[in-house]
Amino acid sequence: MQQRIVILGGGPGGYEAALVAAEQGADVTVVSREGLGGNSVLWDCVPSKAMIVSSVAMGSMQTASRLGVHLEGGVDLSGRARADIAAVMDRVRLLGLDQSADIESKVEAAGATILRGEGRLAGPETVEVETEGGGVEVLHADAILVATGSHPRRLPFSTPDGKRVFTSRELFALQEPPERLIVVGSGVTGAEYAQAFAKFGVDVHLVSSRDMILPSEDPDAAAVLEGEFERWGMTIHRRRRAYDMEVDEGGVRVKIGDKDGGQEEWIEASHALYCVGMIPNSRRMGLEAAGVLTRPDGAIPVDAVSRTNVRTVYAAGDVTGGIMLASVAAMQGRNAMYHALGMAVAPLRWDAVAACVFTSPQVATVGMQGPDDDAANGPVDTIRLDFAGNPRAKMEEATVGFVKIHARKGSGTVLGATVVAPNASDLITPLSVAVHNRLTVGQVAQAFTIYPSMGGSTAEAARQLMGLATAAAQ
Ligand SMILES: Cc1cc2nc3c(=O)[nH]c(=O)nc-3n(C[C@H](O)[C@H](O)[C@H](O)COP(=O)(O)OP(=O)(O)OC[C@H]3O[C@@H](n4cnc5c(N)ncnc54)[C@H](O)[C@@H]3O)c2cc1C
Ligand SMILES: NC(=O)c1ccc[n+]([C@@H]2O[C@H](COP(=O)([O-])OP(=O)(O)OC[C@H]3O[C@@H](n4cnc5c(N)ncnc54)[C@H](O)[C@@H]3O)[C@@H](O)[C@H]2O)c1
Repeated sequence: MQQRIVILGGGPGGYEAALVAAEQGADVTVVSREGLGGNSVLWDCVPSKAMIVSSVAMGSMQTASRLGVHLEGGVDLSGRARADIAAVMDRVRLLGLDQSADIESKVEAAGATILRGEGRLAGPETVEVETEGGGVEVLHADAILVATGSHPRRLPFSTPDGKRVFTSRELFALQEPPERLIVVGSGVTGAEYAQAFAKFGVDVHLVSSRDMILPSEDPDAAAVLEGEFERWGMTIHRRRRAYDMEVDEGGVRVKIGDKDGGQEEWIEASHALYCVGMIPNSRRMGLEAAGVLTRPDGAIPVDAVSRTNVRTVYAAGDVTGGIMLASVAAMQGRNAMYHALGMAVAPLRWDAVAACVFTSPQVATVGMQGPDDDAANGPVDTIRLDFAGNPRAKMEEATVGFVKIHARKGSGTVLGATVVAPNASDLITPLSVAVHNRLTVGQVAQAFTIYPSMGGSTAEAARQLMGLATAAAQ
């Protein structure tokens, strides 16, 4: 009998699941309150990365003269480049809509139905949808996937108005570059946006609650980025939290202090952007009535094949409160469908997740991030090779980064890596393949790389780790 699948949410967790289930012949309905692609495509990943592309172009104009490129008559481009923020935001919005339309066509072509509206569970096998047209539809399912994503956390005083005060959701309403921007929060969102605006020429003040920005990343990588941020003129307020805010016609004032509220001061700017985390979308969705457990932070706990505590209900993506990445959401969504449809499924490998912070340089990581990351791995050898000696990096003026590899002592199995480079999101791929397939540093070292390339340093770092293993064995 054809299995009936109802998916709540059309982000990567939802639409990737829909593709898999429809391709397997299930009767699939995706309930989505906005275009497919969800927050990922319309508000988060796609727009932020598209905006960063524009900021990198602006940055290249500032440094072009060092590469011997200038305007006719020898006029230096730096200082003459201007960002048309309205045009940037327009491009960003259109790219998101275009990508969303592509996904909708793909999902429909696979045979799934898209129902625009707000869904909620009316039981473990029933979903009620308030449709866009104002009616209510009741859908019966053999399996339900909850993939409703997350929304930006607000501080009690930080209500965004889309004019002077923003979270990542209102930001694209900007029509003029801020004169001065306070970015609160130095996690991935804060770091990416702070640097993008600094490159657009905005005077950025980054409020960072810890000793270093990007507390979840490799500290060496965070140190490189802090250097770059300050080189672009950004002010980092370290070990400071935002405690209050005042807004008027003239601008914003944010009260910052240390973690105990001491060393209080007000900093002023024209605009403020809050990047203080994301909260799973699980409220008012009938989860309790359907018997689905949630944690106090709203996340729905799931196992490695995306099962909740209720047999017919699966969950995927940000709503599960795991590592909030589009790729993880997609993998969880696909796993849920493989399991629900009785197919073979490999449990999600949390030890092999790859991620990238899209700053300049980018910081890409895979697997373990340091010897203390996972004691179960036993002793670990780590090597860091700076790009300073790499010929390609010199040509590209990209020498501040590095490649770092962690491998199990003795066997040389690659357990994790960090790459800091302009194209780290691509350079990490061979190391991600190595971690996923448990390859050794010897296998990575012996593969051909291109000369001259940044990737050459990956093989070189692996060779140096092989050397460590050989020395230990003698
Ligand atoms: C600024 C920013 C940049 C990011 N950049 C990256 C990046 O570069 N790479 C990366 O991997 N990750 C990135 N992320 C994280 C990534 O966006 C999320 O991990 C990803 O979107 C999660 O996908 P999802 O399918 O769980 O949900 P979402 O993409 O959040 O989609 C969920 C959808 O469900 C809808 N929905 C919610 N409730 C209901 C309901 N009751 N009925 C119907 N529909 C509903 C929502 O409106 C939304 O459309 C970024 C996050 C932010 C905030
Ligand atoms: N490139 C990417 O893949 C990408 C980009 C952006 C976001 N994301 C994902 O989205 C999720 C959310 O990212 P995020 O950066 O919004 O959240 P986060 O939770 O990673 O970081 C938020 C930061 O804000 C700080 N903070 C909280 N309250 C504060 C206050 N009052 N004053 C100052 N600082 C305060 C926290 O200490 C924390 O460091 C993450 O899981 C991230 O992986 C991914």
